[in-house]
Amino acid sequence: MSASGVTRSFRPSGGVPVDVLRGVDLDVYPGELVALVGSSGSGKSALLALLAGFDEPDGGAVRLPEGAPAWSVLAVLPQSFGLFEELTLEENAAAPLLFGPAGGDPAEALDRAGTILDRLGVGALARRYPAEISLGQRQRVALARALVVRPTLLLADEPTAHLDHRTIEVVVDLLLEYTAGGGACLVATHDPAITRRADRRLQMKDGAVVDVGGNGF
Ligand SMILES: Nc1ncnc2c1ncn2[C@@H]1O[C@H](COP(=O)(O)OP(=O)(O)OP(=O)(O)O)[C@@H](O)[C@H]1O
Repeated sequence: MSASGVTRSFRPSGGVPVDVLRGVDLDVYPGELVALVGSSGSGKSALLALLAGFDEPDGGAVRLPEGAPAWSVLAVLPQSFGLFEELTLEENAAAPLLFGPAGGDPAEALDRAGTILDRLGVGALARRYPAEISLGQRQRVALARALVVRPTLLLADEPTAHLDHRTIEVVVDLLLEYTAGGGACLVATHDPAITRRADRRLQMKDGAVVDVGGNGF
């Protein structure tokens, strides 16, 4: 996946246009976990929204893996999670397999989802609905849904924001297993537990990637 010269301005209600992205260049390759870091308001979520196809750039180009935005190719974990409130947690986690174009055996889909939910410590809640669990538990179900199809590319916006230290390590383990299997992962995060173990770090400042570094901090 790559972005080159991506720009985006917003006009807040009643205000003057704000240049939120000012020519972003980045690449994410198969097999790597890339941490997108930067202070609050630097443009991380705006960039992820564009890469996910939730928004359109004003200028520049985004190149996604072939087949995107199919669920099996591009998985997105937004800050708001986007769970289906009318589905149980296991159905949510299995949704890309149950409702995606690949079809497949529902029992096998639920089984696969259950395995990830177990890893994330929410397997016992599988028959509940999103309204019946905590924020951190919802976040874990959304992550399970993103990973269940082993997508080509995963875009995750602060996937550990509501989690405790032990669970965060499990999440990073899962992300690294996914990239070790060839997946590409871009994670917007403030969490040192992720940046410490990421393959690379991209630093955003005022709407641009200002420092492309290894993991030496
Ligand atoms: N719809 C919008 N209209 C106007 N400004 C916006 C809009 N959406 C985002 N912004 C502005 O764009 C800038 C970047 O926001 P963004 O959410 O990408 O930051 P972020 O780096 O993800 O921050 P955080 O770490 O707090 O999540 C902010 O200054 C924000 O106020």
